[in-house]
Amino acid sequence: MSAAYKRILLKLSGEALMGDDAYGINEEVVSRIVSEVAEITRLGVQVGVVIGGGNIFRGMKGAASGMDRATADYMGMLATVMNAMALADAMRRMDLEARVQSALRIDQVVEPYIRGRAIRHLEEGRVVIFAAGTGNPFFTTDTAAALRGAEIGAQIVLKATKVDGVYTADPKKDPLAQRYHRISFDEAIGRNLQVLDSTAFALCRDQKLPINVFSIFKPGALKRVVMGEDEGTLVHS
Ligand SMILES: Nc1ncnc2c1ncn2[C@@H]1O[C@H](COP(=O)(O)OP(=O)(O)OP(=O)(O)O)[C@@H](O)[C@H]1O
Ligand SMILES: O=c1ccn([C@@H]2O[C@H](COP(=O)(O)O)[C@@H](O)[C@H]2O)c(=O)[nH]1
Repeated sequence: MSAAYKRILLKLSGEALMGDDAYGINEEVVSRIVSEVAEITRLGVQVGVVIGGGNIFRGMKGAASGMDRATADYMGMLATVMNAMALADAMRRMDLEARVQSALRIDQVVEPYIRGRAIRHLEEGRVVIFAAGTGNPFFTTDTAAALRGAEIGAQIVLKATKVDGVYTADPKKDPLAQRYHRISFDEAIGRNLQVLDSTAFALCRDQKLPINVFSIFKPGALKRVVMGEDEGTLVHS
C-alpha cells in the first residue's frame, strides 16, 4: 500500500521533546521521532517540519514575568532554532538528509528561509526543518506550520502533540472531555478549541489545508496518519 500524501508539513511539539526531563531536549525522544520520520520518507513522502520551542522558552511566559512581549517572543523563536538544529543533527546521525531554514537570519548557523530552495530540497528527498516560526512576534509555531504548509503546497498539516487528538475541552484539565474523530474548521474555531491557535486554524481553513492532530508519544502513529489510516482527529473544511 502506498502513502496517502506526497508532501506533508509535520508540526512537532517542542514541549514533547523534553520527554520526562524537566527542560531541554531528551535524546531518546528525538531519536524515536527521527526514526519515525525516516520511515515515512522511505515511503516516498516529502517532509517539511516545523518545530515548537515550549521545552525551552515561550514568549507568553516571559511576558507574564514582566519582559517586553516582542523581546520574549524573539527569544522563543531562537529556542525553536536550537530544537531544529538538534533535530537535524539527530537526522544526520541516522543518515537522514535534512536542512534547517530559519525565518530569522543567522546565516553563520543555518540557511535562511527561501521558499524555492525549500521546495527543491523536498524534491531531492531532504527533510526541511523550518526554524524560528514565522519570524514575527505575537505568532506561534502552529501558525508557522499552517503558513509553511500552505507555501510548500503540503497536502496536510500533521500536528504531533502531547494529546491524541482534538477534544471537546482540554483533556489535561477536563477528564470528561471527549475526543472528536473528525471536526470541521468552523466548529473547531466556533467552539474556541485551544489545541491550535485560532490564527493557525483560520489560515488552514482559508487554504483548504486539512490538519490531523495525533499523539507524538504513540509509536507508529505518524506512519498510520501518512497511510491514511484512522488516527487522532482530522480537522477539515
Ligand atoms: N480542545 C482541546 N483538545 C485537545 N487538546 C487541547 C484542547 N484544548 C487545549 N488543549 C491542549 O493543547 C495542547 C497542545 O498545544 P500546545 O501549543 O500546548 O502544544 P504544542 O504545540 O504541541 O507544543 P509546543 O508549543 O511546545 O510546540 C495539548 O497538550 C492540550 O493540553
Ligand atoms: O512565529 C512565531 C513562532 C513562535 N514565536 C515564539 O516562540 C515561542 C515558541 O513557540 P511555540 O509555538 O510556543 O512552541 C512562542 O511561545 C513565541 O514566543 C513567535 O514569536 N513567533
